[in-house]
Amino acid sequence: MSYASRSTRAGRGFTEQDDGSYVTSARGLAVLQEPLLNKGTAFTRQERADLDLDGLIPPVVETLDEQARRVYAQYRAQPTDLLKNVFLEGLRDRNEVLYYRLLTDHLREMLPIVYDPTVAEAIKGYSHEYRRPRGLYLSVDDPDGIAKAFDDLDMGPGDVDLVVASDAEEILGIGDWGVGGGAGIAAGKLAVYTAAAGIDPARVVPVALDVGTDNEALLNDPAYVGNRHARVRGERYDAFIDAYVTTATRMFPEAMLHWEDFGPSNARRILQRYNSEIPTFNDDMQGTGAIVLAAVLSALRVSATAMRDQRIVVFGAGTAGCGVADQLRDAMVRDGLDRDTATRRIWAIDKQGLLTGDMRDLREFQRPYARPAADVDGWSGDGHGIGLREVVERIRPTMLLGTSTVHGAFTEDVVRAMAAGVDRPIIFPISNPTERIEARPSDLLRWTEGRALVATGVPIGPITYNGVTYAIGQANNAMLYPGLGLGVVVAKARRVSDGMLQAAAEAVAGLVDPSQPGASLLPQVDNLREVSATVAVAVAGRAAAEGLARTEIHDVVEQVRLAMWQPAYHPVNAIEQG
Ligand SMILES: NC(=O)c1ccc[n+]([C@@H]2O[C@H](COP(=O)([O-])OP(=O)(O)OC[C@H]3O[C@@H](n4cnc5c(N)ncnc54)[C@H](O)[C@@H]3O)[C@@H](O)[C@H]2O)c1
Ligand SMILES: O=C(O)C[C@H](O)C(=O)O
Ligand SMILES: [Mg+2]
Repeated sequence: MSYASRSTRAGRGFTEQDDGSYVTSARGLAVLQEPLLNKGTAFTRQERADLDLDGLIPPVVETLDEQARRVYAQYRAQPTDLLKNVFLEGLRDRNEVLYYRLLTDHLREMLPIVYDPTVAEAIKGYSHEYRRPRGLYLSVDDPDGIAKAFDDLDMGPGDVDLVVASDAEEILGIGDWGVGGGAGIAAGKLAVYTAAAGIDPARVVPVALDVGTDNEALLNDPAYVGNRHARVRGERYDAFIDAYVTTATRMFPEAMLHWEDFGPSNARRILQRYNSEIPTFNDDMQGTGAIVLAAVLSALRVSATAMRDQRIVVFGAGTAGCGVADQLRDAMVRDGLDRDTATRRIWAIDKQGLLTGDMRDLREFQRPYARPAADVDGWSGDGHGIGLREVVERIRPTMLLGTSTVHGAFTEDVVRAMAAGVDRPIIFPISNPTERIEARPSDLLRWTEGRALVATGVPIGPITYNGVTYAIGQANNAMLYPGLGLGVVVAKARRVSDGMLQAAAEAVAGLVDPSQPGASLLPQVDNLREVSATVAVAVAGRAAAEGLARTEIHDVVEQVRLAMWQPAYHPVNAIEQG
């Protein structure tokens, strides 16, 4: 028999045919051990005979629905969120279709388990819970091993759509978590790519870039599975990153390289080094900036104010904070302000207090947002710099964004002072995970008599205050990056442009009607697949319009729909090894 293959998945032991069926030369246990091929009790009688599975699985033939019911019950029986996470990762290792079927069916319930906030717990316990590897572990101590590791994936140049890498220096808001941070966050982000946007799980590679760790607890933990030395920095670090990028793009020229949870001294530098050359994306800067912009666009429809009239305080001027500031500045420029005026509408606060031009310890990317020292002449400070409270009282901001990881930083005093100066204060404490949030939404609503327009990074259930039920939008980049990635994949975009990010933000904002009292500023997580499809259509369309698509976009809606992988079993046919 001859087979026209649509996509090889050589690294996964099978090939997909034009009709959607799979062919494999694997037999017996090797079939059961490949999580994208394994259907467990759902293999048909014929498949069992052809693939030498008779006697290796119980006799009953079940449907995916029946299996999904059983694993859901098993999931529910897990006593803690961390054990639920461990259970789901185990399922993912055995049977990926069933895993994604379960995740897709229960996305609202399980997103907080496979992703934020429980992923933070899983990362902290990575070495202790370690069971089996996922993706690549590249070591700064063995740069020559990078090409070999990519080679050993046994995947061809057209087989990979997406590579997600992290060096784990700033995992969520929990800091440096070494190799487990990199592996854990890449796996978590990829679960969301597939569950939310139908990115094909056979066509992705998670990468932990192990450059060492400065986390003393890990270095002293006998169970730690990563390189046991301090973080490598400087030239050796840059050469390692460059070797990774060069190898990944040589092996998989169409794949998008996603960067996650790098530290502030590297995140922006790396993106700027490569983003004009290859399709690449920093989720913490760009994904966060775009989802916050989407929530802001929604909030402005409620407050009936213009983007160009906003006064914005960014509390925590790191990777995410300055990434958000950049997108909001650009939005003000689009709304008519010149770049300097727009930049001056943003007040950035970091550990030193309000950032001013005379500070000597500013990071390069903070510099544009530092106020001229003359602007703050006569402001008091309190020996620890000019604090949030004083900034709020003096400038009367319309927006307050939290990207600081400082739990409780938005105190009652600060929030009441802000609410005294503006009718609908826009307040987004988006630090993750939950124990890092700058204020609880219930407090924000109480302190502002329900006037605050709130979005958070972690999931928060509905809150009833004064007879109104408020749905809190989740301004987490997970609402946006999966669709963005799918759009890039569909268009085979040459790079990720500012216009594509803007299109993504506007597409998300266009999906909500925030006008009713208590309405969410962002779409609900239950609708994430639809959100991702809409974002992907906007992004692929924009890529084509900007001349960045490497494939013809003729019917973008249909192309996106067809590109979305579905968690369903495919017939598996046996072929002889050959
Ligand atoms: N919701 C989302 O989608 C999203 C996306 C990315 C990051 N985040 C969250 O944002 C937070 C920051 O992440 P990041 O990657 O930007 O980290 P980062 O380390 O680059 O930035 C944090 C910044 O906060 C500053 N900071 C610390 N203590 C402070 C204080 N007392 N006062 C003022 N500033 C202070 C730090 O100096 C640093 O510049 C994390 O909690 C992360 O989970 C959320
Ligand atoms: O991973 C998340 O939940 C969002 C974001 O990328 C973060 O680093 O906090
Ligand atoms: Mg992140």
